[in-house]
Amino acid sequence: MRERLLAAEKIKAIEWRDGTLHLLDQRLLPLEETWRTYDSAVGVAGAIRDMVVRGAPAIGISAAYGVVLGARQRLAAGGDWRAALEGDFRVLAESRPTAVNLFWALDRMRERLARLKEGEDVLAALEAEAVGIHESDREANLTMAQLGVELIRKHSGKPQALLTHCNTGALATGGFGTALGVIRAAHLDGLVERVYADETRPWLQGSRLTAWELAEEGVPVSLNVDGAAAHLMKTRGITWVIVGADRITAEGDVANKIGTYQLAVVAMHHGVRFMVVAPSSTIDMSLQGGEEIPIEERDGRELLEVGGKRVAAAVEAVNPVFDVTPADLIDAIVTERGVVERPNAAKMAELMSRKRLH
Ligand SMILES: CSC[C@@H](O)[C@@H](O)C(=O)COP(=O)(O)O
Repeated sequence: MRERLLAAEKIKAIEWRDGTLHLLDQRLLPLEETWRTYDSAVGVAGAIRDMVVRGAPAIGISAAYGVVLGARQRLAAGGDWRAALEGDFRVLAESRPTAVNLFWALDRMRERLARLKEGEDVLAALEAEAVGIHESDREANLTMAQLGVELIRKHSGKPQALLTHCNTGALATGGFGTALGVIRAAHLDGLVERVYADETRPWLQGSRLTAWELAEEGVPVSLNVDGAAAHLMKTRGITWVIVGADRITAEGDVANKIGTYQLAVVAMHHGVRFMVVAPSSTIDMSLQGGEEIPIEERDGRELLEVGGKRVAAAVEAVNPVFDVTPADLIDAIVTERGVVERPNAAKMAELMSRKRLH
């Protein structure tokens, strides 16, 4: 399966080439494929904040490369480069609040700095760490795809209707995708009859990105408005909702794109299974419950305007862009360390004590 998955890896959104970070501008997809180049940490932080790059793992990987770029700039400037680099860490950490992969990647880069030996090449060490973060995310995607497919097959070996939300594919990660990685692998294994992709208001990650990724690969996909999900579960024989995550707590509560929580409630009502797919870099064992997760609120204009033109009534808009699905609505959390069914604190702790499976 691994080889088939690797052969199917076509779309990329992050490239580290010649000491520079290249990001596919996801705001313009699928109509335009424009790559942007970054040579500073501040530039990368801006790209994360402005959604040039988005998706929890992709944000973490980009931030790691941002640290390398920051270090190069600060070393070249001379003086107290470590103090100046701390400023870069801060700017990167402030770019977006919810996806813990960002802070996980920054912590790893900081730890690598702390482990530098006398006379060691700082830039080479940081670059190797960032490339390692990128590579291990790619590997994690492959492992999760295989575990997720096994889980689907455990319940039924027939082609099935699946529903997903937001974008969790190659664009959101360093490789094959998290939830979308499972869906793509299930398609290769003949387990997908059709994928229903929620459009994912207001940024339309579902209609612009997920539908595009699946169509590029010949996976049968239908786009639906977010509000159609309950109706589709009732009428289209959907067996699984498969989503990603931006932060998972020690008790197994899951923050993901706004609308995920209501999907989980509706899925339980209809007897539809609910799978969360995320690398262990998304698990934040320092937080117990979902109420502790910082939820990003974005500008209300994202709801009030369409294409920069005001369409809504003259009211205030509330725009939380993530929500928290409680653990007791989740059938399984799939990570590269293994699968946790019906998550709770004890099972999450046991999972995190395991090694990665690859
Ligand atoms: C694979 S990341 C988790 C996703 O399900 C989703 O919440 C996501 O892509 C993050 O949202 P975004 O606001 O696009 O960065």
